[in-house]
Amino acid sequence: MASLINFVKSKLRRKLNGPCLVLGLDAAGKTTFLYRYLLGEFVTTIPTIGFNVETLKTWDKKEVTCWDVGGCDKIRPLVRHYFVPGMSILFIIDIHDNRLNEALEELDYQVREAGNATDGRVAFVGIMLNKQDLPDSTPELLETVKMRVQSTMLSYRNIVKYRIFDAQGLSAKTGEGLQEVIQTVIQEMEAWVPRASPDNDIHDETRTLTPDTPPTREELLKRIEDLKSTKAIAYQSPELFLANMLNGKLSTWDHADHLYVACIILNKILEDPAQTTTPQQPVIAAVDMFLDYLVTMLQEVPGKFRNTAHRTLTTFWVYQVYIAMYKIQEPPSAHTKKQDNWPDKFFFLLENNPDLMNGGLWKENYTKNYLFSPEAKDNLVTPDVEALPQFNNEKPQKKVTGYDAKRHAEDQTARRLKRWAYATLQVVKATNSRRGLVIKNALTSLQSETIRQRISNPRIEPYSETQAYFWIQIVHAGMEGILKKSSSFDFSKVPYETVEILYPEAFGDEDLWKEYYKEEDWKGVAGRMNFVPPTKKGKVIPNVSPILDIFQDWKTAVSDVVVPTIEELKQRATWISNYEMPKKEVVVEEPKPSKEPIATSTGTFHEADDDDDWVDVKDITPHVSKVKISDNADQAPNYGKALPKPEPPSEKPPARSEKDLTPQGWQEHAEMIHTIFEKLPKKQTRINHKDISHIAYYEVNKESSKNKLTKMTFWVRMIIEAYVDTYGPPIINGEPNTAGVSDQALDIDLHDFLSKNLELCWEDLWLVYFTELTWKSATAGETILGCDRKQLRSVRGWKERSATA
Ligand SMILES: Nc1nc2c(ncn2[C@@H]2O[C@H](COP(=O)(O)OP(=O)(O)OP(=O)(O)O)[C@@H](O)[C@H]2O)c(=O)[nH]1
Ligand SMILES: [Mg+2]
Repeated sequence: MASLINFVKSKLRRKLNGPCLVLGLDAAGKTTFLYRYLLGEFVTTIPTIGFNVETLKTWDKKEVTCWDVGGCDKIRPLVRHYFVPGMSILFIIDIHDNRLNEALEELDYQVREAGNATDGRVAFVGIMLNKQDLPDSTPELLETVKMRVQSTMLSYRNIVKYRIFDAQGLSAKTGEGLQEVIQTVIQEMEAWVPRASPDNDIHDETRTLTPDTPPTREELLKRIEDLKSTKAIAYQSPELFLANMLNGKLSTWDHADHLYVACIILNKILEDPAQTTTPQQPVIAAVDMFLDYLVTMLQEVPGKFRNTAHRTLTTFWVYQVYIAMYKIQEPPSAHTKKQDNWPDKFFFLLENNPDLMNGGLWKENYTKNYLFSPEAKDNLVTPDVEALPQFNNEKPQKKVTGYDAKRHAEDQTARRLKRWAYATLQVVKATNSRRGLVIKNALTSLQSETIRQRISNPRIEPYSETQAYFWIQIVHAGMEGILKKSSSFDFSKVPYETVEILYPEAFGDEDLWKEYYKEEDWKGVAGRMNFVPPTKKGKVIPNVSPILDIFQDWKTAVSDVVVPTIEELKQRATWISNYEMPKKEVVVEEPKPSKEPIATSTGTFHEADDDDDWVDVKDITPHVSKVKISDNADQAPNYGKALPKPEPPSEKPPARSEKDLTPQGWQEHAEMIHTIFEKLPKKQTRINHKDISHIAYYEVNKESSKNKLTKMTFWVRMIIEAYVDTYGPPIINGEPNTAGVSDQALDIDLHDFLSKNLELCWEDLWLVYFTELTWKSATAGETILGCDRKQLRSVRGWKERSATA
C-alpha cells in the first residue's frame, strides 16, 4: 500500500503546482462548479463515481488542475491517495443541505488527513459556500453556515492557510463568484512556501538525484553495431533460439537477448492472434508467454543465469519493443526499407529505436525503489514517475489539459453540425425519402434554429451553408462505411453518441475540415451564404483513403482493437439480458436480417438523387485507428461462433480468468451488468442524484469489488450514466424535473436498456478509455485510476441521445 501511495503522489508531483482537490459531500455542486467554470455554462450532472480531472485557467493564463472527487462517504478513505505536498483543497458546501454537521465533519477529516499525509504541506484550503442562487439564501443562513465553518477551521489556523468564500450570490450554477474562487486558489498555491518537513521524503530525494546520465545515441548505436557482429548467427532463427532457451542451452541471457525474445514473441502473437486468448492485448499476452519461457529456462538450468523474472520490468520492455515495432511501421511509406528476415528484422528495429539498448530506460518511468519492490516484481504496477509513452498517435491524442475557448466553440459547432447531419440522415434512411429534399428542408430549419439560438447564446457560431453541407457529406460517408461493416445497422434506433463510441472515427475529427478548406474560406462570409467547394488543392468531399485489409496485416493491428459489430452487440444484448433467467427457455437466435431491410443499406439509395451535385459517397472509415472496426465475423472474439447456452442459475459458471474471451468472458460481464442493473431504481422519480449515487458507491465499494476498483468504478459509471440518460426524468430548464412524472414503476427491462446502449455489451469498452497496461495493472485494482486514453465526464447528456430526441 505504501508503494501505491507513493505512486499516486509521484504522479501528482510532476506539476509545479499540486492539484486542487475539489471535495465535499455528494450533491454539494462540485461537478457543476468544475464544468460551469470550464465550459462557461450550466450542465446537468450525474453523481461522480471516481473523479473528473480538468485544468482550469484564468484570464491571465494561470492554471490549476482540479480533481473533482465524487463525494459519497463510501469512497472517502480513498481520497487520501490523492494528497500530495503543495496541493490545495476546495471544499464545497451546499448551504441549504441539512447535513451541515456531516459536511463539517468531512471538512475537518479531509483537512486533517491532508495535513497528515503531506507533513503539513497543504498549500491552501478554500471553503466555498455554494448554491446562493436559491431563493431562500438569506444573509442569516449564510452567516450561520459561515460561523460553523469558522469554528471548524479554527484549530487549523496556524497550520494551513484557508479562506471561506462567502461572496453574496456565490453559485456554481449561475457562475457568480467563481472567478474569484479560482483566482484565489491559484494565487495562494503560487505564494505557498513549504514549511521544512520533519522527515525528508525519500522518494523526492531519489527523484532529484538522477544517478547516472543515460548513454548517448552514438553509444547506443555502437552497441547495436557490436551486437550485429557478435549475435548475427545466434539471432538468425527465432525458433532455434527459443528452443535453446527452453533447453537452457543459451550461452548468454543479456539485455539484447531479452529484447530479441520479446520481439520474437510479439511477432508470433501479432502474426497469429489465435495463439493467444487475448489478441486485443498483445503486450499482456506476450509478457505471459515471455515469463513462461523464462521460468522454464531458469528451472532447466538453475543458477546459470540471473533470475530476471519480473512482471513489471518484463512488461516494460515488451511494451517498449511493441512501441518500437509500431513506430517502424509508420508511416506506411516507410515500409520500403523494412526488413523481413531474421536477424535483420530485429537489428532494423534496434537501429530505428536505439533507446532500446539503454538498459536503464525504465528510470524515466519508475523510481528504483518502487520498481524493485516485491509488489512490482510479482504484479504489473503502473509507473510512479512518468506514464509510459503512447503509441497510437497517428494524430496526437487530444490533450485534456488546458482549455482553449475558441477551439472549444469550434469543436462544439462541429459536433452540433455532425449531430444535426446524423439526425437529418436518420430521417432520410427511416423514411427512404429523397436525400436532396430532406437535406434542403433540414438546412432551412438549421439556419433559422441557429439564428434563434445565437440570440440567447452569442458563442454559437453563425450558420454556414458550407459547414453544414460538409458535415452532412462526411457523416453520410461514415454511415455508409458502417453499413458496409454491419449491413443491418439500424440508424433510426441508434443515438449519435453510441455510434461515436462504437465507431470513434467514422465521422472524422472535429477539425477534419482543415484537410479540405483554408480557414478563411471555411469561416468566410461567402461560405456562410452558399456552399463553397473545398479550397485545398485536389480535395473533394469526402476524400478518403481506401480501407486497408487490416486483418492480415499485423503491423496495423499493433494499433488496433477489434470492435464487435452491431449484430454481435445486439446478440450479446440478448445473451446478457437472458442470462440467469431460470424459467425462461432461452433461445439464442442467429442474427436475422431485420424484417424491413433498410433500402439504403446497399448504399445505392442516393442514385436517385440526381439533383445532388455531390461526389459519390465513399467509406471514410480510417484504416489506422485506435479502434478498429471488425468487418469480419470470423475475426471477432469467439462469441459469434457456436452460440453458448446461458448456464442455468443453479450451476455456477466455471472458474474464469480475466483474459478469457470464450463464453465465460461474457458471462462474467453479464453478471456484472445484471448486478448493477437490478439495483437501479425503476421509478423515474427515484432516478435522482442521491439514490443513484448511493447505489453506485455501494457497488464500487462492496467486498466483491475489492482489487477491482478502477474496473468497477468504470463500469458502474458507464452504466449509471447510460441509465440516467435513457430513463432519467426530463430536463426542464437545465434540471431534471420530476414534477408531473408518474410515480409508477417504468417498464424498464434489461434488454430494452442494453439495446439502447449497445456499447455496454462490449466487455472491452474500457479499451476506448484506458490503455491496456493501466487497466491490467495491480495499481488499478487497489485504487481508482483515471483514464489515460479518453476522459469520462459525469455530465448528463454527454452520451447524448440523437439530436432528434
Ligand atoms: N441551485 C443550485 N443548484 C446547484 C448548484 N450547484 C450544484 N447544484 C445542483 O446540485 C446537484 C448536484 O450537483 P453536482 O455538481 O452533481 O454535485 P457533486 O458535488 O458533484 O456530487 P457528487 O458527484 O455526487 O459528489 C445538481 O442537481 C446541481 O444542478 C448551485 O450553485 N445552485
Ligand atoms: Mg460530481
